[in-house]
Amino acid sequence: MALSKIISNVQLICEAIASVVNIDVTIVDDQRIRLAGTGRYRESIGEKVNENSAFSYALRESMGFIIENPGEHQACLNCDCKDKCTEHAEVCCPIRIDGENVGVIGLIAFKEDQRLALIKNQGNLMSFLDRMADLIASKLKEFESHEAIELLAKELEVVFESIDTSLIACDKTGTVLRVNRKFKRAFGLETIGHLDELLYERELTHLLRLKENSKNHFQTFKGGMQGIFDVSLIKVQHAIKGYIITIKTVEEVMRTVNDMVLDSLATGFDQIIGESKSMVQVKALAQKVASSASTVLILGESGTGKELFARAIHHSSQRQAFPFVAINCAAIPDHLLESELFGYEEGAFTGAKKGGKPGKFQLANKGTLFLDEIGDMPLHLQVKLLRALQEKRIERLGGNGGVDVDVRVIAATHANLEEKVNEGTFRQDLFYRLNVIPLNIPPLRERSDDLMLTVHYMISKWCTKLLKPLPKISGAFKDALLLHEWPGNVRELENAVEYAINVCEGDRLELWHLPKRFTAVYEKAANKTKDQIVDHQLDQQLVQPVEQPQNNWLMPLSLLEEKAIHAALEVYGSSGEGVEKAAKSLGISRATLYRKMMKK
Ligand SMILES: Nc1ncnc2c1ncn2[C@@H]1O[C@H](COP(=O)(O)OP(=O)(O)OP(=O)(O)O)[C@@H](O)[C@H]1O
Repeated sequence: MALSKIISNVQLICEAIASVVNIDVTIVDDQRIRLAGTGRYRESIGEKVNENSAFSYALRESMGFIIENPGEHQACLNCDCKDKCTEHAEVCCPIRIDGENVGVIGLIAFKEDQRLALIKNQGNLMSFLDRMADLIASKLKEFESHEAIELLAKELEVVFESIDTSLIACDKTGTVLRVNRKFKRAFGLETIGHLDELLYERELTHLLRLKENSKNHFQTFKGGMQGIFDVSLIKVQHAIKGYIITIKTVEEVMRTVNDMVLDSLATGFDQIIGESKSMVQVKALAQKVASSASTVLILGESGTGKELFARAIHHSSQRQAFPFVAINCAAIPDHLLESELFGYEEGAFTGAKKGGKPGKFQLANKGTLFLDEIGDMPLHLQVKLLRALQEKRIERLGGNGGVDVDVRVIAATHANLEEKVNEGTFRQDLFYRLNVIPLNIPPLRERSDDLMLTVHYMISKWCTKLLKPLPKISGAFKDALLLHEWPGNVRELENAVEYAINVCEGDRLELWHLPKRFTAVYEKAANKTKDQIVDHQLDQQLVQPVEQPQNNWLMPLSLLEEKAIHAALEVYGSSGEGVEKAAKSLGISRATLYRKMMKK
């Protein structure tokens, strides 16, 4: 401990001692720096005293003593001034804190009468100096504990201010002692005087009666903000002295969830596979409208990637840092859909959760709300949805007064909404409100060019997920996929690939690695091909046309097509490779050739 920290106190005490004993007094610290002095020592304050002086001896031996005959005392033996010492007598008294020497008080007699007085009163003097040394030590201790408290207070303030959660510190009656910067920003308040400015009476009474720390209170605060708060009790010797309240607003909770969960689902347009003309066009349009605030209506069959598009739009928009919240209107019973969408207040209905619950609109605040299967939304909710879209304000069930929300809505459906409008099951005004930017996602069967591209993408995705090496693809495996109609679109394709990767043990995906429904169609097609070739050959041998047309090419187009197909299959055969070559020679895709063969 550094005595120099209380240098002004040390000088005052030094002068007080001198005035009592009427002898020059000096005080040095444990580094032998003179910190205080009276008389002739005043001028050398700040200087270092002789290394082998009596002060060093006192520090080393850790005891007080009196030198009656300078030069002869043990403490003088190594002193550099031993032979030219002008002192008549000296008293040294170490200053100790917790057994450690932090300095020495020295009294020096420069006259004989002072020396005699010292010797005469040495008993009293030594106990007086001991008390003075204790006084200096307690001053230093007090200073240091004050310094430690100040440091602790500063540390707490830094923690309090830098923590990314709203904090309120209050006493046991709820009087607010301080709030942190985050609270001021989140609640738009400079401070509050009492918790009753934030909490309704019931919650406040509950809080002030808590006997233990309590967590996760969902709350609607006065002023309409909603959040989750924890209460930590400040106890001193078992008595509650106050509370620390930590609050996360609903938006902050959602952002955290978003960062932790949804970011892993962040979708870019590059993750939407498809290079066919229709897909390129719809992707380009979606990209173009991503940054706009307008409502988007995504139309397409089940599994075509409507949600994927919605996510990609969200992640390409300025809202990407905020939540993307999806809700499937068809999957939630009608009576629950309203509270899911708009939330409810405590006590809004039997079974309502304590503290109420925020709705998806609120959870998506500043972000995007994806309303899947919008065509299945009941009419009475369509009215409420339209109002929310127009007024940017929602009303919670059982609530009085609305809550402002800033949400971009992307709706999707596989249904024909215009038909539903005509039937009267979908509101026309809502349809127009949603249909600002329509995006039509083409089904997979209309994108035969994209099929194998998507298959390869899914194979690599599932091999990575299942930690398997990338396999090759057999011709029959490929043909079976090409033959399929894909009513479930990309979702069905992904499931088929996932199945195949799971069951495949070798390095090649074979026909039998696909689910049964694929193999059955393939085998039917393959048998038909063989029969057709045989039939055609028989036709050639046995059947002579009754009437030969003048021109060999003049015949029904369907027959011409059939002949061309037969000819190609005859040349190349009906194996997987043969069909591939036949299709190429006919200028059509393999899938189209198979389909035509199946129709015959
Ligand atoms: N073009 C695509 N590229 C890559 N993956 C796709 C594509 N389209 C769909 N998928 C995948 O197919 C699955 C179904 O997609 P998604 O849920 O977006 O379809 P949906 O049209 O919203 O379906 P539903 O109508 O049943 O809600 C998802 O796993 C998605 O990643």
